[in-house]
Amino acid sequence: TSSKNVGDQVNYEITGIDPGAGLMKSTEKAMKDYGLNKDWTLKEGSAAAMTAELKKAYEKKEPIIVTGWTPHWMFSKYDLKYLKDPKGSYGKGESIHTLTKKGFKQENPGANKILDQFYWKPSDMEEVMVDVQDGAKPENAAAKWVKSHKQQVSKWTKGAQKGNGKEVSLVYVAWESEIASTNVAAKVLEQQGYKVKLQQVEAGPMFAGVADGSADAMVAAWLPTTHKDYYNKYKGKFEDLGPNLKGTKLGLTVPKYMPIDSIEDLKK
Ligand SMILES: C[SH](C)CC(=O)O
Repeated sequence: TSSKNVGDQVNYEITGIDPGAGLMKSTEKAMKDYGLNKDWTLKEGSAAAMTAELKKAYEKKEPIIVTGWTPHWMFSKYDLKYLKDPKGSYGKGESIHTLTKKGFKQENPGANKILDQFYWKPSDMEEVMVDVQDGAKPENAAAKWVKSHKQQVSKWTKGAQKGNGKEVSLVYVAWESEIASTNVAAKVLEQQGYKVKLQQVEAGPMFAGVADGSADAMVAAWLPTTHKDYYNKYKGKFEDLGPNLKGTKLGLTVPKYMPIDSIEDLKK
């Protein structure tokens, strides 16, 4: 690495994702907390564009700082590290919750039960994410995972009435983690006879859709910190079925070949 400081090496840019993501709000908070917001800029884009830039830099062993999260295939594909966050700007470990529209339990008890019982580990989700990253269509990667985890899936469908073609609409944002979880939930619902409609939207419309009932459910609420603004905005207008995954993490992420370890190291 050159003698220039890390800011100069990356043009004082952090490569982010879609502007509506909670991770972007947490990163803006971190940039203020660590006094970076004068010199540094947080580049908006998409989750896919961020991982494409990470790939390009990583293959050339060039410096890059991205907004990262766990579970994500990038940590198994590349040798990456989170920058330490001594001020706790990104909050503690979180869970991903399943939210449904009001009245879903009465309207569609079987699908509600399956979504309520849907629960898996970060390593389960990463299995699906890696397959999708390696080129599998999300619905096929989901089908493969469901097929090879019959035991676990039977716990999700236990006691749930069949769908008999009843419709279920799920909304999600194109984050690699939510593409995986939403497609697995959809596959299990379909196998139980439900007709599932998937809608990919931005983060704001995802919460708005469940809150106004135009969508039945989402499996993508990162709580208590990352989506707290959305959660509080629509409080009372959705049902929170609790975590479908525990042990997530978010923060500034860099290749291990970079000689920095903390967000503090970004200060000039
Ligand atoms: C990008 S994380 C999957 C979720 C979020 O930051 O809103």
